[in-house]
Parts: sequence; C-alpha cells; structure tokens
Amino acid sequence: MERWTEAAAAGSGTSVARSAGPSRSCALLLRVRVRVTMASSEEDGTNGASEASDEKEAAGKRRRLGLLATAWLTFYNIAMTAGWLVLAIAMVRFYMEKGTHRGLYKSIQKTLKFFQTFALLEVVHCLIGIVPTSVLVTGVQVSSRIFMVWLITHSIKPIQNEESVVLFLVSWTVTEITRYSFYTFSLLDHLPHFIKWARYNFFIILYPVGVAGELLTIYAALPYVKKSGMFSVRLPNKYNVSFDYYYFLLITMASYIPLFPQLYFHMLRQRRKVLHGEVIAEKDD
Ligand SMILES: CCCCCCCCCCCCC/C=C/C(=O)SCCNC(=O)CCNC(=O)[C@H](O)C(C)(C)COP(=O)(O)OP(=O)(O)OC[C@H]1O[C@@H](n2cnc3c(N)ncnc32)[C@H](O)[C@@H]1OP(=O)(O)O
Repeated sequence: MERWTEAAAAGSGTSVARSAGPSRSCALLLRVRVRVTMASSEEDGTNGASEASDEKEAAGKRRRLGLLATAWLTFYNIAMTAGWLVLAIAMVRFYMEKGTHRGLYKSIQKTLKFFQTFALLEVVHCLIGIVPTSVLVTGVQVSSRIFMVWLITHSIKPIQNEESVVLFLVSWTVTEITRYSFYTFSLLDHLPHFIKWARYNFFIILYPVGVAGELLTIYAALPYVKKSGMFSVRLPNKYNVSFDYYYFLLITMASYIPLFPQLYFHMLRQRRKVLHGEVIAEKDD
C-alpha cells in the first residue's frame, strides 16, 4: 500500500511543493516526493482511510489549480487527444487506401501543423504555473517539434516523402494520443491503469525512434538546403550579417547529442516516480 507525500527540501520540513503560481515552476525549489510505504493495507486496516485521503488529495489538487485552469486544461487536453486521434486515423486510412507512404505527409499536413503549433500553449502553461512542469524541458521538446514541422518538413518539399518522416510522425502521434489522454483522465480523476502504464513505457521505444526519424529527415534535407541556399543570408548586405542555414542544421543535429539524453532521462525519472514511487530529488528548472 502506498501513499504519496510531498515535501519541499528547502529546509522547511513538510511544506507542500505543488503550488500553482508562476513561482512554482521557476523557483529553484528542490521538490522531493517521498513515498510512504506502509506494511500492508490489510495489516493496518487503513485501506478505506487511505482511499479517502487519496480522494482528499485529488480534491485539494483541483482546488489549488483553480476551477478555470482545470476547465481550460481539460478542454485543451481533450482537443489535443482528438486532434492526434484524427491524425492517426487519417494516416491509417491513407496507408490502407494507397499502400504507400508517398503522399502521406501532404495529406495530413494541415492537421499536423495546426495541432503541433497549438502545443506552443504548453510552454505558456508552464510559464503561468498551471502545470507543474519545467519550462526548459517543455520548451526544448515543443520548439524541436515546431522546428521539424515548419522549418524542415513544410519548407523543404522534396523530403516530404522520406521514410524517416513516417518514423517521426508515427512516434509523435502514438505518444501524443497517450500523453493527452493521460492528462485528461488524470484531471477527471478516472485514470485507467493502461493509459498510465502506456504514458510511462511507450516513450522508452518511441522517443529514440522519433528522434532517429527527425535526425534522418534533417540529414536528408541537407543537400537541398546547401544547393538552394534557403533561409541563408550572404555577405555583403547592408546589415553586414551572414547566416547559413546549412551550418545551422548541422549545429541543430549536433545539439541533439547533449539535449536528447536530458529529455530521455527526465522521462525515465518521471517513470520511476509515477510507476514505482521512487524518491526523486529534482530541480524544477
Ligand atoms: C530552434 C531549433 C531547436 C532545436 C532543438 C534541437 C534539440 C532537441 C533535442 C531533443 C529532441 C526531442 C524531439 C522529440 C521527439 C519526440 O517527441 S519522439 C516521440 C516520443 N516522445 C515522447 O515520448 C515525448 C515525451 N515528452 C514529454 O512527455 C513532454 O514533452 C515532457 C515535457 C518531456 C514531459 O515532461 P513532464 O511534463 O515533466 O511529464 P509528465 O509526467 O507528463 O507531467 C508532469 C506533471 O505535469 C502535469 N501536466 C503536464 N502537462 C499537463 C497538461 N497538459 N494538462 C494537465 N496536466 C499536465 C502532469 O499531470 C504531471 O502532474 P502530476 O501527476 O501532478 O505530477
């Protein structure tokens, strides 16, 4: 039988770490979640009491979040789950009808662009403190997706039929259906175990597969970018500034090396915390 308690490790003893103000996500507060493992619910006979306290905790969490924020997040997560589901259905239908991935991106691009761009709001959610997530981690995750959608796949038409595009599209889609439905059911206090399990297990495979798809797609774009000189600014010009998109892409690819492991290990820590109740001490930002 497990029960969660949260304590701020700033020497303040047992103050609750989950406050919903902007300072929540920005303060360098060390959040420590302590799992109190009880001998067994049958032995101590506290099963009912513990369930009641879980419910109280959930109700307290909702109160702290505020009705408006909860309503907005519920709407947002339902809309995003629906959007990515529409995308999944469109991809499966396309493949079943055409039997090839060629033309797939073109057929789903509008939906993809809309919902992936809408996800910029996630950074706003962190900034205003209505979700307890790091602005930095969310920012890197969302900006790399926006970059892939707008500055790579949308802008460089010849690569839209690459197999690697399918690789990241499928990884993103499965991930997002799971993730947004996880948030929705959590907010509604009816989280099926399978969704929780999927949220914190699928990423183990989908994250590397998605990143491989992204890197291979950028790699495929390099010759076109070099040849066309797109998004590049050459000297001489009146601002005396030069920018080479080709080298920018090489630097971006290299930046996956330090950044991706951080996101992956963040998710592994979340997994240990949520599925196995391990004690985690982590800086929020
Ligand atoms: C300009 C160019 C820039 C280029 C940069 C290049 C470098 C990039 C390198 C890395 C590239 C990565 C590319 C990504 C590829 C893919 O996505 S591949 C597919 C697989 N992907 C994944 O599995 C993604 C996994 N990532 C995520 O889940 C998130 O993006 C995250 C930010 C990493 C998630 O972290 P976090 O939010 O901390 O985890 P959770 O456990 O889900 O949430 C923590 C708590 O926050 C609550 N919450 C969060 N969001 C919401 C919400 N929308 N609604 C309600 N609640 C929310 C959540 O419930 C948790 O609360 P508690 O349960 O109370 O703790």
